[in-house]
Amino acid sequence: MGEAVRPCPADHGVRSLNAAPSPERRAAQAVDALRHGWPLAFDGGPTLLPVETAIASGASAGRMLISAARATTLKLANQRDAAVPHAPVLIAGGEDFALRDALPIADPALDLGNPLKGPFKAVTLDWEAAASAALELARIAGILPAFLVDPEGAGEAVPVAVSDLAAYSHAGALRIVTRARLPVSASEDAEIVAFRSAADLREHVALIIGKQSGDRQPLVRLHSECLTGDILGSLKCDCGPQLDAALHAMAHEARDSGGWGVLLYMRQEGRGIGLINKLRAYRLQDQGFDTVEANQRLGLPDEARDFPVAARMLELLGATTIRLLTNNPAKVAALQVAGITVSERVPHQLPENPHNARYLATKRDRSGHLLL
Ligand SMILES: Nc1nc2c(ncn2[C@@H]2O[C@H](COP(=O)(O)OP(=O)(O)OP(=O)(O)O)[C@@H](O)[C@H]2O)c(=O)[nH]1
Ligand SMILES: [Zn+2]
Repeated sequence: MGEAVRPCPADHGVRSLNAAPSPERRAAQAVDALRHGWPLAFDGGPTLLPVETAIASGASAGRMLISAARATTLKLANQRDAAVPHAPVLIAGGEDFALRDALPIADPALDLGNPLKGPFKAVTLDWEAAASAALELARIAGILPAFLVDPEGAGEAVPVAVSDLAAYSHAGALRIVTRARLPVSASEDAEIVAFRSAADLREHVALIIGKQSGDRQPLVRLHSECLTGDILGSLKCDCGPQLDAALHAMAHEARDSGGWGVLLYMRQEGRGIGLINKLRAYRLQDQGFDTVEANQRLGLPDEARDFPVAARMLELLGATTIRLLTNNPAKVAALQVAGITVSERVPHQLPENPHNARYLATKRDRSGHLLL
């Protein structure tokens, strides 16, 4: 049954009182700081105050760090070709940016109500690694990727280094913490397995349906959290019906042919941009942008999920050769790169409705999904 349940090492990410904090601890504190609105002090670099959440309401700065996509939308002078929409760009204006004026610069979903901005210009960024790390930390924290740079009046900053980021997403740190029988409506013969890692506080789960067997390749569904679709029955996407159909397909195998299935429920809402940013993307979709454009316009990647974490979960469950329910070849490729053998891709297309037709067309036409 895979690796036995055992607790995380008690000292993970913690060092003796006199030693410097570990990278895991600093990365976790940096994400926490952004969510709380506290500034980050980059080792050998600037202090960055997150525009969306900052609590230092009187703060101001001469420069702002934003995404290339946002800089392009703001029609900035000197702006390089924005090949990577979520790449960092440093901007300056005629006068300092006060925090309240910075939010409409940061949030494209507010553009319709705030048409007049600028003029701004892009200025030389000679701390690109720290800038990229800051935007990535913003994505992980689920906030807008925008910062005041070396602000006045920002309060005490939380120290972080570019190299700390790798510790945060280290899939090897994931552990099974507990498991329990969980009869569900699709199958009474199911068990839930819960995972944790030291730095990333998101708790992923797997649902195993049927009897695990080394002789049979499991039917696996890698499902990413979608609060709107999974819980509220949103018609804008296909997540809810896909989740339901996956559980029933696994239950069917278990019941009729002695097979088994694994549903990975990954807490990577909005393909890794978080619930709030996904809802901002929905606002942009209501203004006419498609899924990919909406994410890019926010300065966020259109695919930001951490597939090595999913592979690690499968490895811990002892399911390293699988049949994968998906229409997305990139998912298959990402799992294979992370060490999972996908012996078969099992199509997982559900009927469309008028609200998700464009979303599904974008998946097919722009994201390479194999949909009919
Ligand atoms: N950013 C963003 N995320 C979305 C949107 N609609 C759905 N999602 C997220 O997309 C994820 C669903 O993806 P999945 O169904 O697991 O996978 P997929 O890559 O579409 O491929 P399949 O396996 O074929 O379904 C969930 O995390 C949803 O929250 C959207 O408009 N914008
Ligand atoms: Zn969804």
